Amino acid sequence: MIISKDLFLLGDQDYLRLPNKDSTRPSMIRPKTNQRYLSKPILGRETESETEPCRLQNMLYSLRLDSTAAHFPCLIPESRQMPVSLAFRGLTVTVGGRQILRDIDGLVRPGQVMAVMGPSGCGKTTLLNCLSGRLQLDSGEISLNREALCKRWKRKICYVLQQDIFFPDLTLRQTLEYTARLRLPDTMAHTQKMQYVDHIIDVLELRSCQDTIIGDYLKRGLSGGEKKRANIACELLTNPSLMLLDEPTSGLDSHAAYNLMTTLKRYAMTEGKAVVVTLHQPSSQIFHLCDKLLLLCGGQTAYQGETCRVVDFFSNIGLHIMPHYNPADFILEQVKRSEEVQQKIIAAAAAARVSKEYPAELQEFMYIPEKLDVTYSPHIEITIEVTNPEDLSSLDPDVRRLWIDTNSHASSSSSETSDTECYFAWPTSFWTQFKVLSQRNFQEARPRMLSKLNWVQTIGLGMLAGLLWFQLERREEALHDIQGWMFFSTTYWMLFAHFGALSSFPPERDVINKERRSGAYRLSAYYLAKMAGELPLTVTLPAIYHLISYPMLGFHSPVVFFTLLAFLLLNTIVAQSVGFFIGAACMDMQLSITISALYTLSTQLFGGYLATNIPAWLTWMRYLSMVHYAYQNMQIIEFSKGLPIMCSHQSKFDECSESAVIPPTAILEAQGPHMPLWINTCVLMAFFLVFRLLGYFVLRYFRTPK
Ligand SMILES: Nc1ncnc2c1ncn2[C@@H]1O[C@H](COP(=O)(O)OP(=O)(O)OP(=O)(O)O)[C@@H](O)[C@H]1O
Repeated sequence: MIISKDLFLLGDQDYLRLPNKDSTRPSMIRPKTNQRYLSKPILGRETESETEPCRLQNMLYSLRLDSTAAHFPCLIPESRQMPVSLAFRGLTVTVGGRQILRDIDGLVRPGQVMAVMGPSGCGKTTLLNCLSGRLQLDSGEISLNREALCKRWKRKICYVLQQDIFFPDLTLRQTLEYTARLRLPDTMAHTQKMQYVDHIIDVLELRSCQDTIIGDYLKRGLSGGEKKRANIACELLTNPSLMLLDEPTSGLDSHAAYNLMTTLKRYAMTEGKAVVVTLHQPSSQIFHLCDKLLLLCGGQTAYQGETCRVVDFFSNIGLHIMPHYNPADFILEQVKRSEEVQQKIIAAAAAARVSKEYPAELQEFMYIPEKLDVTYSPHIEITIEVTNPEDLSSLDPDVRRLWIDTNSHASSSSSETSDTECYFAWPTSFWTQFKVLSQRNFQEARPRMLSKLNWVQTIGLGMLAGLLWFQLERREEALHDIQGWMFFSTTYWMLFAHFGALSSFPPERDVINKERRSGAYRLSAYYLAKMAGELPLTVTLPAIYHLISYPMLGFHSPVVFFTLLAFLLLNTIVAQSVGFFIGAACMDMQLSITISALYTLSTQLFGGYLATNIPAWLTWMRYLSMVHYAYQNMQIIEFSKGLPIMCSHQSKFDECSESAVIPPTAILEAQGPHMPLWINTCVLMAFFLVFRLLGYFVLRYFRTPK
């Protein structure tokens, strides 16, 4: 019955929809070397334990995939990764005091797709979190090619999350290009990387929307399905060894979902990769595309094995499927039935673990030849001696496969693991990372920092300030107004830069964490690139404001104009550093806003303009105020290099009894203790360095992505 059902499904012409782009594909990525995978598709697939229906079904699916015209892109040979086999055994996980997963096993061989299914809340995402190394296990083992999951492996795993995390203002093409430039090796030429991006765009059918911005809830951009495919495209670009996808088909229509799964299946086959996907309610077409199935029920295994055998498994325990019924729907309905039925299924799954057909890799005690180096496989016990590989023919099929798998791994990866068990190398040099990240930062931040509204605000306030303090006379009566403009300018740009940095970092943090987790670049490269990339954007608006407002006050000399501008900009950059530090340190936005408001407002209070008679026990506070230093420096420049300030008839300055002009020092002294220009400048620079370093250390040591 199942075979005829599959044959019926195979007749669906939807399977043949992928386009033929081979003739236009650059030779570098033409997948002719992969034809052997297609004709003999899946490594380790032809297992002795495959039943006849499974074998027939797999063969037909392979033929069908082979007959489709498009092929999955293969990377240039030097960046091809070795086939990966994922095995996990006895995974038990407790989160928040509650056991979420209990004793979960699974095995995915190269070229296979495993579906993880089960009712909502059964632990599918938790399982993927474990497999990606993000969640601590209570007990159990995860191995890739029989090597424990270590940092090097973690960075070869791509994890496509349910949420699509991107910079919303970049277009899809820009996003993919930056990913390729960051994560494909320096040995690949730029044109090759771009050709590869082109090809991925074609394979995932994203060409029509490649110049659309990703978008977010404020700006319309890619549709949900396009975003999902963009997410997968970014991960595919990196040529991962193992792909974990959390509900990649949710939100897609049935045709798009099927196309996506076909692409993943082809990817697994042609590249010899292992793919694990969680699926909610797959169509029968999608269900049968998956080689392996792990069915969860309340965090326990309800079935683990070949997809094509799940219906037999259920009928063996008296749960029979109706003719022409979607097996995916059927098994989900069974695991949602009464507690009694659930226990029956779980018990049957547990019994299957001790059967002969259960994969050798997942059994507690396995027999493997002594000649193998299994130091990285702690749970393997050696009890059989094999000196001649031909003797293997007499062994159990699973043992023989284990010998072949392990031996091929030992030979293919020995060079990689000989030096250190967990060696990890960055895909690109520090300089490449810095250059690409600076460009990306600039491109991503420009629409946000130089938005139309920000231009309107800057020009509007520049004009308003200029009109309010228009052509001020250089007399003592106007002194307070001149100081007012300086104080307003420094505090306004301090607040603008501080809160700009504070609000922009939390969304950016998600993207950075995602990329850091996958080992795309060094934190130091990102950090320096962020400063360099955003610098021109940070200084543009204060410079425009100064250009508008200061001449309206009464322009004196280019030297004064540019020196005042320099201190205004320095103050702005310092404020941005403080904002970035608080944004990086606080995960709670409300908390970071409260701390920022407290700091920036007290900085204003102690800046030297609003309060000049500060109580003695509070004077130390002014030394923490960045505005205090910038405001003082602006006064020193304005009053010493600009035109002198004439005394009034009834001057409050004693110096005016001997002179017609007020000395600059007298103006500063009237506001309390003051320091020379160079000390103020050094303190501002120290502020900048300290907060930038603090921001780096927070990200490096306290906010590391889990
Ligand atoms: N940090 C946590 N603290 C407490 N409980 C958690 C935590 N994370 C997950 N859980 C619980 O673990 C269970 C499994 O969650 P998980 O997200 O893995 O389920 P799921 O099968 O992926 O669900 P869905 O299909 O709805 O996405 C849920 O009951 C969830 O409430």
